[in-house]
Amino acid sequence: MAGALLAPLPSAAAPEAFLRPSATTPALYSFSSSSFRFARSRSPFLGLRLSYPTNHWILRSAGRGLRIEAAARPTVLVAEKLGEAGLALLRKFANVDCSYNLSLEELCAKISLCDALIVRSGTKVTPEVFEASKGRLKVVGRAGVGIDNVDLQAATESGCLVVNAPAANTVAAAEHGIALLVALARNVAQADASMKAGKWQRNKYVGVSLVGKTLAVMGFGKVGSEVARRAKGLGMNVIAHDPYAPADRARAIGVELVSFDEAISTADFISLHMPLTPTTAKLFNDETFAKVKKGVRIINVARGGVIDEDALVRALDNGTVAQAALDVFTVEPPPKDSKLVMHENVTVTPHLGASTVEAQEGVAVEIAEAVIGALKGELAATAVNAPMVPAEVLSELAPCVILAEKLGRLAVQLVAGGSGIKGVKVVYTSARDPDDLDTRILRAMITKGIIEPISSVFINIVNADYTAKQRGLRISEERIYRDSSLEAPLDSIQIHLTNVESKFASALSDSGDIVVEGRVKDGIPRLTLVGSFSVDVSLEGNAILCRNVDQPGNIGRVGKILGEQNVNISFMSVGRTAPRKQAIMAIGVDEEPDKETLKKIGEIPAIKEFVFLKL
Ligand SMILES: NC(=O)C1=CN([C@@H]2O[C@H](COP(=O)(O)OP(=O)(O)OC[C@H]3O[C@@H](n4cnc5c(N)ncnc54)[C@H](O)[C@@H]3O)[C@@H](O)[C@H]2O)C=CC1
Ligand SMILES: O=C(O)C(=O)COP(=O)(O)O
Repeated sequence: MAGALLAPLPSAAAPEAFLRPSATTPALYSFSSSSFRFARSRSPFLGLRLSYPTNHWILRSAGRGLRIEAAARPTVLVAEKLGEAGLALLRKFANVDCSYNLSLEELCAKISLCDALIVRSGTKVTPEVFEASKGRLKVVGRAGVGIDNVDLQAATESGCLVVNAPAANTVAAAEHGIALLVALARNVAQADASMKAGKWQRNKYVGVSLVGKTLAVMGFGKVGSEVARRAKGLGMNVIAHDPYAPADRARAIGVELVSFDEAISTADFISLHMPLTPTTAKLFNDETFAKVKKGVRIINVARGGVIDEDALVRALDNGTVAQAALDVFTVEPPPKDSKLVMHENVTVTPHLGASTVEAQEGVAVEIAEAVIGALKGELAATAVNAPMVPAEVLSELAPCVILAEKLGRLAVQLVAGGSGIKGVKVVYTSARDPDDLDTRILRAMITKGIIEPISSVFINIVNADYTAKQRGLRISEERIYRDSSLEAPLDSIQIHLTNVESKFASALSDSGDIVVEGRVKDGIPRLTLVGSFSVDVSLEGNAILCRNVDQPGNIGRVGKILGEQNVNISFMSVGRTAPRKQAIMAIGVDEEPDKETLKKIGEIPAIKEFVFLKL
């Protein structure tokens, strides 16, 4: 339970659909934030604010009042059929709404009440969906491999993580590829349909043998390599084309990697296993079919969009392609009168590659774990639009991550004027080898610290680099080797905001950059440098930075003003250039002093400038 408060009973009873008695506890009612809004509009609940991630409320009857308790249970919308084992995992952690076959409008209407969305290949997650989520959607889980139905750019722009389940359906897809290969070669589907129509056509359905024939596997990834392995078992000669696959992995299973043209011009059978990307879209077109061996047979268990379907119909009609077996289509489901689907030399299945009992349980568990992890704030190993940072690296970097964000937040508060921040230089000092220090998450958090206080954008590791680029913020990183303990990943982080004006001139370096530096000490992030002044303050709460002439009595004067206003000092640190010269006083305060109090501090004669900062 995140919190509790007492509210009077609504005067009108809330409709049943919105206020459901819990099965287990008669006095317990539960409803989601959608119903809450509804109830709020007709009850004294007005004025109560919901804050993320509290999106689930429990009402207990308490005499004439209702006790409302907020539980931090996220809501997961499962928009396509998912295996029970995955649903069971999700239900332990979240409210699960299984709503299938939603139109885009229905999906958009629901999505602003959901923290996660799980889809398969049948749901298009378009920019409209991210827009309609109003920033609440934190993760989209694709229960399968292909993420071409999720608009990754829109997801990244809205800071929404996309995860997939890349491994659990590999074998199922490969087996389906082999099933189609064999069925195609022996006319299984056509012969079956003919017999069911009362015929016995043994001469019509004479097939071709597989043994000794050449199969070109296009895309030698997880599925492609499993297909290749199985096809070798059938006695086929297997070649593959994949510009990105390591040749030794192919060689290890006796497959030769060849060029695209060689693959398509020598193969008797071509099996497609590449993703749909701008480069692979309509890769098989009139021009490609002009280069194939006449009478080739094509199997596609990858994505329909890889083939220009009109060109394939032409190639089938003129005999260039003898047969095709297709599990996937440019538009799914394809139009009822699709020439391709109805073609007598084409065998079709309705995107069944991943549809085995085993694969569906596997992807369901894989995606449920990834989505739950993401909702807990863990970085997912199967993230599609965010850097993958291993858990052990993340836990080691955790205090530095906080330091990075706080330093960014502090640096931006020192900026004055409308010149805007253009360049950020980050200097990491570490005893570690550069390869042993992953700074991507630190850079993202610095970006978050710098941008969030000055905009309405929510920034996380997913959209940090994108947002920085959008805003013209150039972030460069530098590493300095320091011979110190290898135990801590970092010695210090220094942030330079280059060429900006500062409202606290002492924060400027000789070259005119705002400079702040921090370190993690005993697990706590601390500010250790402002401009050229060394300080040592914990980066917590609020702080007042003052530059003053180093002379007795200043600390007491500031303390007295704050004390009179009941502002509690949490820490104080003084850094100076030399005794009785310039000094910087950093005063931590629990409360935010009002303007009048700050004005009084500024009026102390020895204080040359000061700034109030929220750390
Ligand atoms: N029909 C179905 O139900 C299923 C379909 N699939 C689809 O199968 C395809 C392969 O999936 P996985 O093997 O898991 O993915 P993967 O990522 O392991 O393999 C894809 C391979 O394609 C290669 N590739 C990329 N561009 C290429 C190009 N221009 N030419 C040749 N190769 C290229 C990549 O280097 C990679 O090795 C995907 O499109 C996926 O969506 C996967 C599972 C089930
Ligand atoms: O995993 C993939 O890429 C697939 O194509 C499987 O799609 P599905 O989850 O069965 O809609």
